[in-house]
Amino acid sequence: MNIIRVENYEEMSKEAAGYILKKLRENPRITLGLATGGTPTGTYQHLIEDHLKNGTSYKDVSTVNLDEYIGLNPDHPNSYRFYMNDALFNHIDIPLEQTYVPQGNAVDCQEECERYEKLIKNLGGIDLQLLGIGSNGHIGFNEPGTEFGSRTHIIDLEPSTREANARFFASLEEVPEKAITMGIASIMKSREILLLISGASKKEAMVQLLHGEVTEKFPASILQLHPNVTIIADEEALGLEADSRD
Ligand SMILES: N[C@@H]1[C@@H](O)[C@H](O)[C@@H](COP(=O)(O)O)O[C@@H]1O
Repeated sequence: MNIIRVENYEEMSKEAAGYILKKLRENPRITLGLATGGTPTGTYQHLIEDHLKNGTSYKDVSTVNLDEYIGLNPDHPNSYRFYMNDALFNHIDIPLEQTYVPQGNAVDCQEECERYEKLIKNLGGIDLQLLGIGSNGHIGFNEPGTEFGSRTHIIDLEPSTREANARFFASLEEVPEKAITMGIASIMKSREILLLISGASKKEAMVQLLHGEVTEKFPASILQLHPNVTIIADEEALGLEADSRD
């Protein structure tokens, strides 16, 4: 795994946007796997700024998101579809029909999982998958214990994940209990992975990710086996903030 060390969240976001833009220049028809949560919002902000300033076009780009809450309509402000439109898609020139997020309001969510997995395949797979990481090592919404061989599936969210995400909702009770997420195997099939990690609350996760054993108890540990992973980590996440003050 290639690690790029940066000072803070802002530097991480700038570096990540630069990384994505470089790949986009190399392949204007790139299929990007995208993530939600607090971590990538700064990156998306930089992509928007670049689009407005330099006119970088996303007309031929396709995107597939990692996950979506079950039970929220796409226009619900806490749905990941809403998040993506609001944080990125509405501000760049990507046709919305080339952006894919699992449908959490599908009548049959099991069928939706199968449709989504096929869709990724029909797009020719993911060229570059952007990832954040949960404190418990989840990637997408693949909670500890998820099989490494899993494809897009329905997951029961851990209480700790619901608590961590409650900050985006009016109350903890409103955080859905289930989600649809790309599986670990779906993520691992991406040709390249860019993982962003920032802040002291992710320090333990960082240690396990880099030095822990590869185990389903810590889903992100599987990334040690992927041939093309880049991690952009800030000093707090790396536990280096004390050194930098010396
Ligand atoms: N499903 C998302 C993940 O894709 C994200 O990477 C992670 C960390 O979130 P944050 O970036 O807000 O710390 O948890 C969320 O629940």
